[in-house]
Amino acid sequence: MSNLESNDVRWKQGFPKIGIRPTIDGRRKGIRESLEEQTMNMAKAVADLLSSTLKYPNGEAVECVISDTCIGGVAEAAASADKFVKAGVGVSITVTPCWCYGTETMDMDPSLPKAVWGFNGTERPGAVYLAAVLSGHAQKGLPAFGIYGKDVQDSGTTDIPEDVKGKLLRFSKAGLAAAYMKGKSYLAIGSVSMGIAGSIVNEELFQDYLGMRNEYVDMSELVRRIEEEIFDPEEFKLALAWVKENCKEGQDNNRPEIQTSREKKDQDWETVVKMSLIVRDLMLGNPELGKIGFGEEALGHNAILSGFQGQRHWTDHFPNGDFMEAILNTSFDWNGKRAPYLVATENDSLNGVAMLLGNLLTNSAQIFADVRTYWSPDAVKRVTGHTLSGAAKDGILHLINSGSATLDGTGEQSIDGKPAMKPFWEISDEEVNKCLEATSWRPAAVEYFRGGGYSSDFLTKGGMPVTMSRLNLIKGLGPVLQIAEGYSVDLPQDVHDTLDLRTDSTWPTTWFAPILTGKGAFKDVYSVMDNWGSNHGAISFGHIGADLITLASILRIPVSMHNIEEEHIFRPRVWSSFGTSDVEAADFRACGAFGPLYK
Ligand SMILES: C[C@H](O)[C@@H](O)[C@@H](O)C(=O)CO
Ligand SMILES: [Mn+2]
Repeated sequence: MSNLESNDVRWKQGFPKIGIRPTIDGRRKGIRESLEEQTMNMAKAVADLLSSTLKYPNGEAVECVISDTCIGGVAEAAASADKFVKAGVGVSITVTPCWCYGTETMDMDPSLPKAVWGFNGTERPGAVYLAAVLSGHAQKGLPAFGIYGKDVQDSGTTDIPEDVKGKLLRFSKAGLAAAYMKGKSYLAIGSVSMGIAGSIVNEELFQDYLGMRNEYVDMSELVRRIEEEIFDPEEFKLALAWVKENCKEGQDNNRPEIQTSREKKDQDWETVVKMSLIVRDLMLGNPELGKIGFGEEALGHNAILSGFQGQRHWTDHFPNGDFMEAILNTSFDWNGKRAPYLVATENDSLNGVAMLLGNLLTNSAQIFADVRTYWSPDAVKRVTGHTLSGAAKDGILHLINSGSATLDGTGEQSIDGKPAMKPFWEISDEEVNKCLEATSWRPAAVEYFRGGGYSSDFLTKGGMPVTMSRLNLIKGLGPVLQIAEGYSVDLPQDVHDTLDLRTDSTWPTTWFAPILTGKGAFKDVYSVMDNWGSNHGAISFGHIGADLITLASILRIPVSMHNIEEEHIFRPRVWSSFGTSDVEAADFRACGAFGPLYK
């Protein structure tokens, strides 16, 4: 393992912790004393649950910090806030079994995502406090999630009921994602690609909604680093040898008269490997660069997300970014298994943000794709004679794009024998090999990419539960998120070939069947395609739509389309004050009223 991988700078700054605040009725001489132990035990039980279940992006257990004392009034609330700041707390959860004094005990830090669990028992009024303090949060414009168990528990129990666990975990995962991205950068490499609006980087979005910084470099920086050899020469040798051994070159699909020479192809391999090292180093720095005299370059841009313009000012002359984007977005490379480095194709920063949200909620790699074609059952039948069935029966979307699709997207990893995309620490060496085996690197279509390069070609295995999401920016409204849960599907090989060969068959394909609800944008598959906000989507493993909704509400980004059942939707309690029968409209009103988290 290289120095770089073992000292991944992404982990050097530490991770946000979850602060747990046990609040209590402040009355001494009987009441408070009788509640101290139960209250503190609730906090400890929540800390145990979260630390034993949730992981940071490097695979380590999430850390919780508990206030030094129960919080009975403002002095103890202030002492707890002070402890949390010093400990690097990024998310707060208040727990109590009893009545406490709402505004005197509440967490007042406006930037901390917050939840309150009020114990459902009747001996002491935890629920009364919950209602009172949540009204304080509403009145003060500090939205908080309310957690109230469905069934009455006996006083003194330290068990956390399943419904409460579900809400604690959903809130914590989303809160940590928001806290982790805060202060990190989006690095735009190049500018607007082919007039794609998503690559017009919007600083207000990053700064106000995500708490992030925007960094920019011109693509000529890659030329400088290639020509002046500003990369680790040892790592370059290692990487090139690994690529030659593990990344099999596929068939050249170009017309014979425009195919490039073997010599140019070999040179392209060297260039695309250098581009991969350089883009990663631009994002996060690399201590090895300091050792060869490039101390400034060794520091990087603190970027947990980047975008590469590529087309066309780079790709018309240099090998395209597809290899670099694909390998960086993957959970492994020549240094072994590691967390993916997120890079958005075509500098589509808005789809990049969707990748970031998906990555932070799952700790796994993301597929970036063009949402290219809606294939109705009738059109598939007409073109191939095949009748779509199973999850595909109502039609499918062809997700395909050169560039950022992670190789994890082959579906060659598995959980309980079913195809999956996993956090890097759960992937076996055998699964790494299978992902590489399932991918061929096709010489780029030179009519599109005059400078050559290599595009990853694979077909995603069917049967994976996946969630496609996308952020859109609307003038006068701001950002809105759209979410579609569904499945990757298998088609018979000849049917796939017929459909794939109508497009650029050198690119990776995922056949996606969204789950239909019969209503709105999920009336049918056509409507999902017809309502998609732009040319790209980010695809995460698993059905994470409910987690995305919770995270969006923390960031005050309304969700304009989703197919998640209402019972799984968890937003701050005050959202219901904006309307309860049409929760989609209420979400827009609530996000609008509170405005972005960091305004
Ligand atoms: C090669 C083409 O320009 C593609 O890159 C194009 O279809 C896109 O991906 C647009 O997002
Ligand atoms: Mn594209």
